[in-house]
Amino acid sequence: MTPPQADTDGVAVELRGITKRFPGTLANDSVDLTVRRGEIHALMGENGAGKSTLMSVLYGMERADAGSIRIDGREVSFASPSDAMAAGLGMVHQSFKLFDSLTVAENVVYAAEPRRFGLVDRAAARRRVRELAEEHGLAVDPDARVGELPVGLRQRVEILKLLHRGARTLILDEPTAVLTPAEADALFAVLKSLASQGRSVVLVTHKLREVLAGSDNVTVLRDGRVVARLVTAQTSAEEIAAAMTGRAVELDRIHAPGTPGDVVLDVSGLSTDAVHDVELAVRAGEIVGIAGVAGNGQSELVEALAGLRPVTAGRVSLKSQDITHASATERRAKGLAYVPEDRHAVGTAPAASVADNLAMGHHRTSLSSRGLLPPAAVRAHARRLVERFGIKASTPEVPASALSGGNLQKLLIGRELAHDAPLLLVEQPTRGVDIGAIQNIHDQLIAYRDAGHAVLLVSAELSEIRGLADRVLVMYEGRVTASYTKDEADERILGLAMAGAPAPVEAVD
Ligand SMILES: Nc1ncnc2c1ncn2[C@@H]1O[C@H](COP(=O)(O)OP(=O)(O)OP(=O)(O)O)[C@@H](O)[C@H]1O
Repeated sequence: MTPPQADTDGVAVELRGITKRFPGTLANDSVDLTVRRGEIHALMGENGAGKSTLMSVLYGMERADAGSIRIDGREVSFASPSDAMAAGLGMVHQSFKLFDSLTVAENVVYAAEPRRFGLVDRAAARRRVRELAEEHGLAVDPDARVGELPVGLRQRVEILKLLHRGARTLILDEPTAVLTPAEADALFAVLKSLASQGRSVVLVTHKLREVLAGSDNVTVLRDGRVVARLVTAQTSAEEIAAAMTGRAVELDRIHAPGTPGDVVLDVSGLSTDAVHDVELAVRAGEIVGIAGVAGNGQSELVEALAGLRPVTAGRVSLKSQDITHASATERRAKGLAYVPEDRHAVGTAPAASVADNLAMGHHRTSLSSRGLLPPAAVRAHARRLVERFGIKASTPEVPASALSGGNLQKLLIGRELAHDAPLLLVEQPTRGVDIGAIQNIHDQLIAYRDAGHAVLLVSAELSEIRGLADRVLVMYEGRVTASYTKDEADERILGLAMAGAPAPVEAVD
């Protein structure tokens, strides 16, 4: 609605000397960040480097201990996100803040509705969505219910909502974490068009390829401090990675194949409400990857295998024991570990300490003594895992809610691998995790496989599937529609199968 404002120096956002301290952590240490009008500015850094904190300060969700913020040349002080919005900022969070039961148009105009005679003018709301959608290449049906839209379209609704409120600077927190490659490309086309109209974008992301293809400048944080300011066209993935980690990082490593042994997980004719007639087997010493566009039944399949979703037909066995109707707890006891997609709602207890979260599910393992967990054993276990997985926490006693997103993910993976279960089900193991930690998690999964465990991996990252999996299955509309060996599974073949048109390669089981 509000056209981008013109001022003399072209600076949209200027942060100077931002310092923010949490108990035991200096999250931002005198950070300067300048974002110019018409620029896509990537903010990068390892997990816990202080990116989210800096964005929370900018967006009025946290108050800085020191420093100043200028928007369009004017010094501001935000007490809440509504102040930030009024100044022309808009943020798309990782978990969308939309009403599933309302339509696209209702969501877009929510709390800023066009009115006619005091009533919400629905026709005007629809028109507004169509205009904005057309102007910015954000096609979406104004009458669709948001709850029924795929993730990529929901994200468009979030962006439309911000544009409706006149946002001139958009902050996007890991916007492509949940998108397919095609959806991510479409998002970047939109961001580029917004920038070309003079809007600014701050992009918080871990994905080097995206940053190189889609941003103009990069600011890298490490341990709360700015360690590099780079012009994208003059830098490389290696230079950014080295700035983030302080060391050279080997990118996109392809691991040696495993040596499959006996079948550990055997699934035949499995159906649930969203999964149809799935046949698959995972052997000891093997990683089987499941590729697919989000929403094609992968999560539901894993939930059914973990005992969290009713099975309507078929049979599941774990080390030759029938577990088709076993509870989630019984499955764990029989040797199944599980890293769910949703680390917040399902995977961890936010109010409990890091140490207690790491001990969860260990009541029957070597950690326990007569069903109890002695505090000293819990602490020692936590220290081992914090070290092994590089979990950044000021002490293992802090609540899990104080961890940055990527560190919470490391906690979850570390806890599940420590069970040493014969079968690991793992979904999106490196979502939101920085490149150094991705390498560590991948190495740990390979070591787990090489120790003779079976791993079923679901990932939206094709490079991850291709790097880790010994065999790749593709799911489409709730069915396993293709199966490839590691050598067959190139990006093109997988991409075609994920779109519902498996390429004619001999299926190998
Ligand atoms: N509410 C809080 N209480 C205590 N410590 C916190 C709080 N929020 C963040 N921290 C700490 O501040 C540091 C910076 O965290 P922040 O979330 O900004 O990192 P990040 O760069 O966004 O990480 P990620 O990539 O994992 O999202 C971390 O060490 C984190 O544990």
